[in-house]
Amino acid sequence: MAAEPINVNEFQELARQELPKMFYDFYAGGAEDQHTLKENVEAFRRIMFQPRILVDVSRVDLSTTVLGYKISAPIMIAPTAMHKLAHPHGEIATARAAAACNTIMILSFSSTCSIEEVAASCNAVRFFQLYVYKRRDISATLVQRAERNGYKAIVLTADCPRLGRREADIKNKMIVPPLKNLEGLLPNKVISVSDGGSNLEAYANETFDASLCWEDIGWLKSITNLPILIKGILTREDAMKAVDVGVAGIIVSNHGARQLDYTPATISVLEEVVHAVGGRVPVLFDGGVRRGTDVFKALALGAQAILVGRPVIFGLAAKGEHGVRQVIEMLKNELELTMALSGCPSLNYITRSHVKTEHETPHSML
Ligand SMILES: Cc1cc2nc3c(=O)[nH]c(=O)nc-3n(C[C@H](O)[C@H](O)[C@H](O)COP(=O)(O)O)c2cc1C
Ligand SMILES: CC(C)CC(=O)C(=O)O
Repeated sequence: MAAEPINVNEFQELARQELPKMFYDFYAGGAEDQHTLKENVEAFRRIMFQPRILVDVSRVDLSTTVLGYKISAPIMIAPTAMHKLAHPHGEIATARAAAACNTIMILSFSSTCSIEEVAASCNAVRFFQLYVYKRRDISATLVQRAERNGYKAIVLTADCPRLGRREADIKNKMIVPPLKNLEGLLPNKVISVSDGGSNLEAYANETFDASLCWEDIGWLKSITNLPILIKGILTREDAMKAVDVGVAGIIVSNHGARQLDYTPATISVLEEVVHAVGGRVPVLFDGGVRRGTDVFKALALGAQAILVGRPVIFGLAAKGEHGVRQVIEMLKNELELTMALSGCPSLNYITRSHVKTEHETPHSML
């Protein structure tokens, strides 16, 4: 029997042993040279701490709120597609783990359990992630189903006009399983379309609306009363546009390095985006978070909360719902220890001056 994992990174190897190569590669992989994939993780390692001492940390409070919803820690579950390829219980297991950890799960548009099944399975606060299809009526239907089923926000993923080139998926001729939310809405032939390479790429390029632009946020607002967050922001210019069009929050993300390779590591652009937003809306963050220290660093640079993508899937593949819980709990425990050792009894003690970025750190320390 494999040894019990003691940190989030160790779940990746367990997942690799558990999964068919095609699915492991799909989950783990990034675009093209996978430069950004490595950088998302590496860039965290170039940020150092400046801890404070002699602060009473006999109690450490990790709780926070996101869009007014109280959660146990600033660690949320990122939208990731097709959880049934990782575990037969799919997104239902993930949602139950989110509920048990008292955090928010963002359900992917491209899930293998439906909006309704996930809503019925647990009482976690849930947001719904949206891709806008060329067939706008299909996207509108899913938004309305999410709203009817108690999802609390729409997360519009805006970095996917076309799918990034994921070479492992092309080699493996990645197959798209049935996407539960689209049953009866999308002809089967679209999902099974094949150009001899990655079916995912063919599916996304066939269905996603590459003409989607800033003006369309008005359309999205017109079809829902839910708050809208935009996911995929990497620059101050886009952050300001997002605030101008009246979104409720933004998510700094490069889609886990699966879209445009050689975008910067998300942690290296977070602060620029936070400055541009100037506190007008919350800034969430994802990409490369594997340790509680990473969570702390993102908060110190201005994120309200972070989202975790791959580690959740690896936990799910290794041990189902329990594995997802372990992943979230490990990150929470590490964050709590980091806060104690940095002199921060609660999240509002964490300041910019608790970290030094690579530009502020002498080379000799790296
Ligand atoms: C296997 C996989 C599937 C994903 N599917 C989606 C998706 O359906 N919608 C979306 O907005 N982002 C999707 N993402 C991106 C994640 O939401 C998130 O931005 C990214 O995983 C964060 O990086 P991390 O994996 O290093 O934590 C996916 C990422 C992975 C790894
Ligand atoms: C169905 C996909 C386009 C899911 C996705 O966003 C991803 O694989 O990164």
